[in-house]
Amino acid sequence: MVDAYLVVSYGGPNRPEEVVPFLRNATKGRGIPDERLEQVGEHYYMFGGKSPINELNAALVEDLRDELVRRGDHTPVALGNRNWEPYGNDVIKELYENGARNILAIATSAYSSYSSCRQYREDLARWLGEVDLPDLTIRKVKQFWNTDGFYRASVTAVRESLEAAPGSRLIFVTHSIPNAMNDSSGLEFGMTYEQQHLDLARRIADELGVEDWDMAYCSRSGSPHTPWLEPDICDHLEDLKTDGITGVVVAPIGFISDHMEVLYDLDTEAKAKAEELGLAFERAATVGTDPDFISQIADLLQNPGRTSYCEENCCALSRSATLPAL
Ligand SMILES: CC1=C(CCC(=O)O)c2cc3nc(cc4[nH]c(cc5[nH]c(cc1n2)c(C)c5CCC(=O)O)c(CCC(=O)O)c4C)C(CCC(=O)O)=C3C
Ligand SMILES: [Fe+2]
Repeated sequence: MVDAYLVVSYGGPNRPEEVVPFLRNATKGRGIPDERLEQVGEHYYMFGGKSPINELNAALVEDLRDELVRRGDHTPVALGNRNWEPYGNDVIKELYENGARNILAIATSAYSSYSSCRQYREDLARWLGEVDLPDLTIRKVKQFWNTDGFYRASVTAVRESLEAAPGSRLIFVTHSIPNAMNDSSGLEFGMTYEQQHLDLARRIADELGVEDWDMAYCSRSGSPHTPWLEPDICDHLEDLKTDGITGVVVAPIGFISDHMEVLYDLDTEAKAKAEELGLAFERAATVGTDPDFISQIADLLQNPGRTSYCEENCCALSRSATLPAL
């Protein structure tokens, strides 16, 4: 019997003094060049040193709790992060102290890849080891990119923007990842991270009667010599301008809410690029707390048939990596 739900997320700084410590946590052992860290730090300082992610996650948890209570489900719902407070290990310990023994977790990212799925499983396994409570178990819900509720909420958001800016070119956007990370992703769905996005994008475009659309990427980091998924959204805007396009709707289906990548990479950087090129720019909402999405998350948590049993190599960065038992 599941006796607690845990939303696992990335975390972000709440004030300027937290930016550097947060970035150190986020990049520990991942070889991100200092130059990139300074750049990313600036993105946070530009918004007062505060990431929107914590408040957005709080709103998600609140609506999720309300929806579950409406269904008569009073299971506690908590939020635990990888890179900032409240840290996942502290949260599961607190859940345990309040009586939880079987936690069901869901990550705040819809698609498969090391960064968006498996790394959260590794976090959960590490937290379990750290709290060292032998009678505590945790399982994690499957990635939900292909669920009806996520699809319907995405359609609603994209439809609204297309209506506000008719005739615009539709561009779906997600977080870029290294090609190698993409290639090893999504075994349990038989589709990579990239294919999952293309599949959902095609369904949304079909539903809305849009024939011409593109997939573009934002927020790449790492060494410039390492290939990541392309085109970058800003490069793509230049190409579209050359092709005679006059306006764009940018739909960030890779993100469930308006966190820093959306606020900076799209609403600031890509928007400025569009202005420079003379392209009209409209950004579609993320699913956020759309009722279809919240209801879908509640369904996933209440139906244990949908929990994840990833294959051994699923979303692994190396073939020899073993999936931590949960
Ligand atoms: C696929 C994906 C998602 C979507 C799924 C999900 O939502 O989980 C995501 C989300 C997020 N990524 C975030 C922030 C960062 N990601 C970084 C770095 C990286 N992300 C990667 C991928 C992803 N990331 C990768 C392959 C790297 C490089 C290697 C590494 O370091 O693993 C870095 C380091 C600096 C830099 O390289 O940019 C930071 C600061 C925040 C918080 C935002 C806020 O504060 O509002 C969120 C939600
Ligand atoms: Fe990231």
